[in-house]
Amino acid sequence: MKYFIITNLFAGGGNAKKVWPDIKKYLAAKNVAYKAVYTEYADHAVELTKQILGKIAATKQKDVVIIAAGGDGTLHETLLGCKRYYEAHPTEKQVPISFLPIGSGNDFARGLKIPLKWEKALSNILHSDSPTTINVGHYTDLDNHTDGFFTNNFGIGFDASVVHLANRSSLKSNHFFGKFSYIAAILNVIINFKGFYAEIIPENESKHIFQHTFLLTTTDIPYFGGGINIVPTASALDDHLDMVVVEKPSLWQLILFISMIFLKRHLQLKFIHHYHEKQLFIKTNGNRYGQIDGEELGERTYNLKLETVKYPFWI
Ligand SMILES: Nc1ncnc2c1ncn2[C@@H]1O[C@H](COP(=O)(O)OP(=O)(O)OP(=O)(O)O)[C@@H](O)[C@H]1O
Repeated sequence: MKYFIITNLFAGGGNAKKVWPDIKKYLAAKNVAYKAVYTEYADHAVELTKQILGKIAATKQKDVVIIAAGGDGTLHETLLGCKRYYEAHPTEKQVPISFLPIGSGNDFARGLKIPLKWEKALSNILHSDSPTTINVGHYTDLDNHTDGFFTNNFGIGFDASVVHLANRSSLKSNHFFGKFSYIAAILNVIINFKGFYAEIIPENESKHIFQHTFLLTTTDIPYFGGGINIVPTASALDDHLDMVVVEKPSLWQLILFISMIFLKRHLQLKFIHHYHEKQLFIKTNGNRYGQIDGEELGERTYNLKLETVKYPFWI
C-alpha cells in the first residue's frame, strides 16, 4: 500500500507542526511507502488532492490511499478535491480517503471512532485492509446552482456566528489563550444574537416554519463545535442526515439546553426540533453566517437542498 499524506502543519494551533517529526519517524521505522505534501494556504489541500489523483491515474498506481493529516478543515478540502476530480474523471476508480486527526476539534474522528492519539490512529490506518463507504453530506445551493460537500456539519446561525467571531479574535492565534477566543465569542453571540426566519422541508412532508431560529445545523456525525454531542444517534454510515433546529431560547432554556446536552437528552426539549431524513430543504431570510465543517461560509441567505452521497474511506 502507498500513502499520499496531505499535511496541514498549521492545524491544531501548532500541534501538527509539533508532532509531524515524530509521525515521519514512525513511518520510517515501519518502512511505510509514503509521499507527504504540505498545504501552503487555505484551500490548498483541494488542489493538492486533485494533483495527486491525476498522478496516480497517469502512473496507473493501485493500492493507494490519500491521508488528510490535520483538522476537519483539511479533511473537508481533501474530500472536495476528490469529489471535484472524479466529477471530471468519472470512469476512474476512487482512491479512498483516510484521516489522521492532528487538528483542534477533530469532530470527524470522534464521530467515526478514529483514535484522537495520532500513534493509534496511524496504526489503525496502516492495519486497515479495505475501504468503508461513508455517506458524506452534499448541499446544492438552489439560488446560484453551486454545490459542496461536508464530512461533519453545515451550520447556520449560532455555531457559524461563533466561528466567525472567534476567527477574528486577537486571542485566536495565541497558543495558550486560543480557546478563550471561543468562550468570548460564545458569550458575545448569546447576548447579541437575533433569531432568524427559516423554512424546513423534510422529505415527503410539508413546510415547517420557524420565526426565531437560533441554531440550524445539519449534521452527518454526532459531534460539532469540537466535541459537542449535538445528535448522539447521527451516523455517517447511514444515508440519512440529521438536522437540529433550536428556536431562540430564553436564558433558562439555554441553561437547560446546555445541561441536557451533557445528559444526551436535549433533543427531547420542546424548543428543539430534530429531523432524521434522506433529503432536506432549507430556506432562510436575512443575512446569516454559515459554517461548513468549521470553515466560514460568510454572511448570506440560504436556499439549500441537503442529502448524502457516497465516498470510500480508509478508516
Ligand atoms: N499553510 C497554511 N497557512 C494558513 N492556513 C492554512 C494553511 N494550510 C491550511 N490552512 C487552513 O487552515 C485552516 C484550519 O485547518 P484545519 O481545520 O485542518 O485545522 P484546525 O482548525 O486546527 O482543526 P479543526 O478543524 O479540527 O478544529 C483551514 O481553513 C485550512 O484551509
